[in-house]
Amino acid sequence: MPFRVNKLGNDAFQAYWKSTKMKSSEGLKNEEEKPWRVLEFYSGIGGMRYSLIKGALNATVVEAFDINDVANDVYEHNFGHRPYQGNIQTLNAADLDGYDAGAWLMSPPCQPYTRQGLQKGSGDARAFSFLKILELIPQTSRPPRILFVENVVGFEKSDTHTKLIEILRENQFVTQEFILSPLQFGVPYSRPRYFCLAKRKPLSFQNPQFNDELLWAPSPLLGSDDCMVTNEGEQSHGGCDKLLQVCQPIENYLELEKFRDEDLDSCIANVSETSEEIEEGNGSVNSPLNQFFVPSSLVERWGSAMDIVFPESKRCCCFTKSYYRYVKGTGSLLATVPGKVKDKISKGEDLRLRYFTPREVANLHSFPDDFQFPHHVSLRQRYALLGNSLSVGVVAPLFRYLFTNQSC
Ligand SMILES: C[S@@+](CC[C@H](N)C(=O)[O-])C[C@H]1O[C@@H](n2cnc3c(N)ncnc32)[C@H](O)[C@@H]1O
Repeated sequence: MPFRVNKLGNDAFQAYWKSTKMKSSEGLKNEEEKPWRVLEFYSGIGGMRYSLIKGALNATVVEAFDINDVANDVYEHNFGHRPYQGNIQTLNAADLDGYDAGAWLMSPPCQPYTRQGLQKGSGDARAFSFLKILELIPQTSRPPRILFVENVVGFEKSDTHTKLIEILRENQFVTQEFILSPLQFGVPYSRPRYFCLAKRKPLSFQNPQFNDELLWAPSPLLGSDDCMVTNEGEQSHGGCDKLLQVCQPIENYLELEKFRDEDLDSCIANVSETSEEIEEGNGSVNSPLNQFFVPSSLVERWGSAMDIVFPESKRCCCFTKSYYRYVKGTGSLLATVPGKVKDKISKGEDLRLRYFTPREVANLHSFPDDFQFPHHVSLRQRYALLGNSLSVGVVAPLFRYLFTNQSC
């Protein structure tokens, strides 16, 4: 079956940009000035760097840092630069001064703050490196002037957050915080995340009235009453419906050929047969597609707990790093029969459920079409790395807001 990489994810993003009041020239104003020198901590597969590119910012990543060698392989494969491979906790103020970087971007581990975890916050060893970097800020002779932090929802209630804000205040930063999801930017993907934007005085935000606030809508980024500017959480006020209207359907983000062009009757007639074939073939090397189908034993056992979406759907759930290892609560599964037939289907297995491919998850994260994994990275590793990454479609506009009208 042919593979088709769909470019509409990007088109949706372009449409979003056109609809904003921010002209692209504003973001590029400093082009003749020196580029921002950026440090990308916890670089993973480079979501932050892709967001700088997508935001067309005049910025250079002078160093990236990550402890995971497979993530670093992927980063190197795409950017031609291997991140510093080691524990961020071992960095000292002199190391950081050596980079002379004006902007620090950070997406530290989220496990200390997730609902599924123990929520130990700063007491969790995985928070130590982030706390250490924050504590280094006053010790550097050239502290950053711009700082950006991404994490899971829940971080904003943690003791690490309290510490972050305390250190930023003590070091003359002003902050604006957001909880935003790709759904608010026209992408049919629910992945709400916490973001802290910080600027050291005398730098300031375009909309200072939002200083010290936690915002759930991207309006300040756009300065607008744009119809896409809606809080994902406003479901009771019809906000969610409004969002879904402006979202592209999931099919625009799919790479595998769909079944929608087939004759519907033959499609129904074939589903049971196909399910059995899939069950037999799942995981085998006979067809590269088989590995993406969900075995019927799993559908039988977990079907009621699965988040099932159709190509026509305008929303899917957050893909976590455990997607493909577990089916419950790790991300949506795609029914490959057309939505129109679904009412005629009584058995879950007849929906011919499949996993989204890594490329499709990357599309929903608004990664560029030329993003690739090196061949040696396994399927599970690909999902894990993507699950840990971020939505470029959300972070790029945040960067534009953060960096715009600021000379480095
Ligand atoms: C939430 S992910 C960030 C992913 C990244 N933003 C991306 O786009 O892929 C956290 C990353 O931090 C790395 N990491 C965690 N603790 C670290 C430490 N102490 N030192 C260096 N890297 C660390 C992990 O390997 C992981 O890639």
